[in-house]
Amino acid sequence: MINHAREANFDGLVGPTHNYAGLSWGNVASKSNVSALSNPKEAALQGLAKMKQLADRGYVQGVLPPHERPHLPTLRALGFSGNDADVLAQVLKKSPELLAAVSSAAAMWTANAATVSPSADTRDRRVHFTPANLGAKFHRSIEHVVTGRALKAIFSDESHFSHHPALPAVSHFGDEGAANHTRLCSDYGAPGVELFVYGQRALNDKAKAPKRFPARQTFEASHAIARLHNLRDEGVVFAQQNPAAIDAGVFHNDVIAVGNGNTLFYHEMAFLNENSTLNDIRERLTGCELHAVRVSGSEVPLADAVSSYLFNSQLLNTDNGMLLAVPGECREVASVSQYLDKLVASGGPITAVEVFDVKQSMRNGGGPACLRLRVVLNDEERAAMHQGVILTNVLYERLTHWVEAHYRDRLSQQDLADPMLLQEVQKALDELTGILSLGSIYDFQRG
Ligand SMILES: NCCC[C@H](NC(=O)CCC(=O)O)C(=O)O
Repeated sequence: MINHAREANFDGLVGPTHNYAGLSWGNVASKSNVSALSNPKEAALQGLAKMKQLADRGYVQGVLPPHERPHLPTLRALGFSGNDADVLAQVLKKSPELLAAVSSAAAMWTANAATVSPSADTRDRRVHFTPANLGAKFHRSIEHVVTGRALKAIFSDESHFSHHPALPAVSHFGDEGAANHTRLCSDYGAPGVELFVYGQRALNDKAKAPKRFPARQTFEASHAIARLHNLRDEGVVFAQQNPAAIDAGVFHNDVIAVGNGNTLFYHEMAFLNENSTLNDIRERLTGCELHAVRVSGSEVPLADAVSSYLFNSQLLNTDNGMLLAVPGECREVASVSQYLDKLVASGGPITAVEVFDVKQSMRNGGGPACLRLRVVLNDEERAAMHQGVILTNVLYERLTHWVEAHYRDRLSQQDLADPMLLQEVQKALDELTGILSLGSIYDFQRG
């Protein structure tokens, strides 16, 4: 029997310390905007506007809270001591890079928050969640604790939801969450095929790997998640990302491919073994034929795909096809803009394109798809989850006022050491957990 299921998108609310610190080697945008002044208020409002537009179109839209930054408990664990102002002053003097790392608002990119398997795919018929350890980058490796708390607070009913701890935090099990995980299916409530894309094998040094930039997701991590989530062998496909793409700046698979329903929209450079990846999916997909929408390098050169973030788009069902929600930069790159017009006119599964302005996030390498975590839920599961994070008109208004009241409109690297900033963040986040009725998820609230 097919449950009536829908896809809910949980966007990360951009945090009050959103800044450009050049922390992500391999992520071209992050490195090229290092030390630029950021505007956290504008960033958060851009994110909220995207959520609101999609909620208004009838999509189930949720919100995941930002994390506490700068994260003083991390600095104390690394030997800094004294009161909060002392700690901030010392770290600014001794290691400004470390201060930047513990101040990043990177938890906003919730496509990296966790991997989620819908109940239709799992043997125990529960929705499974594993927060990503994000071990490839120090600034992101501290996210999974609060991510896990937030997910448990939202999906607390154990009869429907199963939570796993993040994988071991060593490079062999580097896991970047849903950015390297795509689900294909005939219907959201029917068993689907979960496609896990990894960058390299950690325990086999003869296997192909990128040469210039790091592969953040390992084969070993992807397999561990599939085991933990109790997925059927006939419901999973593992594919290696093309190392040449990683070396060209494609640090996650969601920078070069996106899937929804029976459709996989991807660049020809996405997979190391394109044909076997597609065949593996076709063999396992039931109830429909795979619709592979392949973009060639002659239509859109790889460098244009990376600079425009064409594939970091949300692919969403509509009444008569699919909508591709693209970042504004796609209309600024000629090859991509022309391709999009052709795509919509082609009579294929993607029937509409809509542009979203998420420039503040884009400058750190995060497009519309990076900003959301997809959670497929059936009616019962949707009713069982915490309702306070679902974006209604009222919640949108409250969050907009909250951002207006608490966020700065410019932030430099120096500002990160301002003890007032830490106080502003704590006050704002304390109020936020009240607005979202999430309980005490932050360290500063737990004493
Ligand atoms: N899915 C998009 C993730 C982008 C994220 N960028 C960053 O962390 C850049 C932060 C900075 O450089 O300030 C990353 O690379 O993981």
